[in-house]
Formats: sequence, structure tokens, C-alpha cells
Amino acid sequence: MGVEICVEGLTKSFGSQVIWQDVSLTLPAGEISVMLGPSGTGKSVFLKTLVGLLRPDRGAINVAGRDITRLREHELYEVRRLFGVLFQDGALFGSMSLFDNIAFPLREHTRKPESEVRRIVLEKMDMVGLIGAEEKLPGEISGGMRKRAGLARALVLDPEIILFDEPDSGLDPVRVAYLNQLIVDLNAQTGATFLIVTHDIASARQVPDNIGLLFRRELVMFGPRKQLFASDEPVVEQFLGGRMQGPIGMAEEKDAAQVEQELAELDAGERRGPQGGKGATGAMGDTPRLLPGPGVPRSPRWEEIARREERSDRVVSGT
Ligand SMILES: Nc1ncnc2c1ncn2[C@@H]1O[C@H](COP(=O)(O)OP(=O)(O)OP(=O)(O)O)[C@@H](O)[C@H]1O
Repeated sequence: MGVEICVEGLTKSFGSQVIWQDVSLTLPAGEISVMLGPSGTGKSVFLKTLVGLLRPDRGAINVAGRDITRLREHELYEVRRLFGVLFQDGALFGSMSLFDNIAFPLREHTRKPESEVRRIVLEKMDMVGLIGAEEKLPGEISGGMRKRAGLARALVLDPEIILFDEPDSGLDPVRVAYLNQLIVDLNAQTGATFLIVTHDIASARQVPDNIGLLFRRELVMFGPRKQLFASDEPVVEQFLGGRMQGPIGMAEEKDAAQVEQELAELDAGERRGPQGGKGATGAMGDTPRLLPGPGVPRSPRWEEIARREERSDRVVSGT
């Protein structure tokens, strides 16, 4: 399970506003990738374009050997079935029980008998830890439960690709930690290709295989997690280090002279010592990866990741 998505030279504008241009990347089959970026850089637009809800101006998106930017609406409909999408607010119907919300795509897109629908819905509710909440309405449950219900709904058609739009928004750090564990467990169980849009650096440190960063209408970087955390690109360092100094400002773009001055101050700080200087992201890159929890079967891919993590643990502890 899990298919590769290959994006080549993708550009999207709304009228004269270019959102991003010439974006190229490959989301490897079955891996978890995270897309970071300051607010308003078009991360949600990117997800919507990948799933064919928005059409790019230029470029190609190859999914399972087909360029979805060239498909007609009815062909797109078929390709969309490969995708499960977790929208920011879970996008649940407020007047429907969780059970009916989660059953919705099955009843809409398949002709499965109700007994089969029930079996699948309960299986997915079990995967996300929602058994017992079938009859609840979305308004009666917490934000974290709504996210999990949205996730169960994204899973019912057994997608090859799951897109998560800020799954951690509005959740407290403990719930984010549970959700991250759930995402890793689901990746190990389903083998699907995951793309997660988030602002949360802590999640980006622990969860993905790959990280991308959108900034100033460009994909600044996309690559293996460790490579990004070791990067000395000012924008990558500033974003991953969560610092105010650097190219990213409150209004997203800063005056070049101000950026130069801040970077010079940072360099001076680094020479004075590690406190407040650059290079903090290097240490963060050593954060261990989150592994599937106990009892979750590990595919060979996850076995390999666990072995790698164990080896780097030994190196760090010097045993
Ligand atoms: N349908 C649309 N029509 C016109 N402009 C749009 C449309 N959708 C998004 N935009 C614009 O595209 C830009 C990027 O929006 P997007 O929601 O993708 O940003 P984002 O990176 O996901 O932000 P955040 O992290 O704050 O959620 C914004 O300026 C937004 O106003």
C-alpha cells in the first residue's frame, strides 16, 4: 500500500497573486512527510491542489502514474478515492452522529451492505480510539476527539495517501503528543503515504521521514528530516529554531537590510557561545523519532527505522 506522488514545476496563483511557483518534490510511497511554512504561504492551497480540488496554473502532479492536473472531472473523482483528507476542523456534519459521519464516504461512494459498513466503521473507530462514542454528536465531544473522528472518516475507504491539514491546531501539547503517536501507528498499520501540514516544530522533529518548507512563494527545501535540521539556510534555521531574528517577519517578509543586521548579530552571538547563537537546530535534529507503539505490527520499513534509531541512540550515549 501507499503510492508515490511526484510534483513537478507546480505553480498556483489566484488572479495576480502568486501563491507559490515552480514547486517540485517527491513524496515517497508509504513515508511520512511534513510541510512547514509561515502562515499564509499556501500550505492548505498545496494540499487542495494535490487532491485536485484546486487546479494549478502550471506543472504536473503524478499520482499512481497519472498526471492529475490533466484529468477530467469524472476521472479525478476516481483518483480522489486514493486520498483520505483530514481537514483542520475535522469537517464533520454537526447534526450527524460520529458513526454516521464516519460511515458517510462508504455510503456515498460504495454499494456495501449496511452490515459491512458497520464492520468497517467500527474497525476505524477502534483504530483511532473512539469505540463507545458512536452515537455522540460532534458538538458533544472535545476538539481532540473531533480530529480523531475526522481521521477515522479519512480512513474508511482505505486510502493510499492521507493528507492532514494542521492536525494539531487547537489541541493542547498532551493531545498533540497522543495524536502524533496515533499518526505514526496508523502509518505503520496502513503503509499509506502521509503528508502533514503543520506549524508545530516539535511534531516535525519526531514524526516524519521528510520535511519541506514553503517560504516566499518557493519550496525552500524538501528532504530527509535530519538533513533539514542540520541545514544552515537562514530561513530554515529561523523557522525550525522558532526565532524572531531572520528572514521571516510578522508580515512574513522582512526588509533585506534588517535581515542582514539580525543575521550578523546572530553570528556574533554564536561566537560568544552557544546560548542564543545559531546552531540550536542541530541539537534538535537529534530528537529521536517516534516509533509505533507496543502491539502495533511493524512493517520492514518501521523495523529498519527502529534499528537506525537504536544505533544513533548508542552513538549519542556512547555505549
Ligand atoms: N480560493 C481562494 N481564492 C483566493 N485566494 C485564496 C483562496 N484560497 C487561499 N487563498 C489565498 O492563498 C494564500 C495562502 O492560503 P493558505 O490557507 O493556503 O495558507 P497557509 O499556509 O495554509 O496558512 P495557515 O498556516 O495560516 O493556515 C492566502 O493569501 C489566501 O488568502
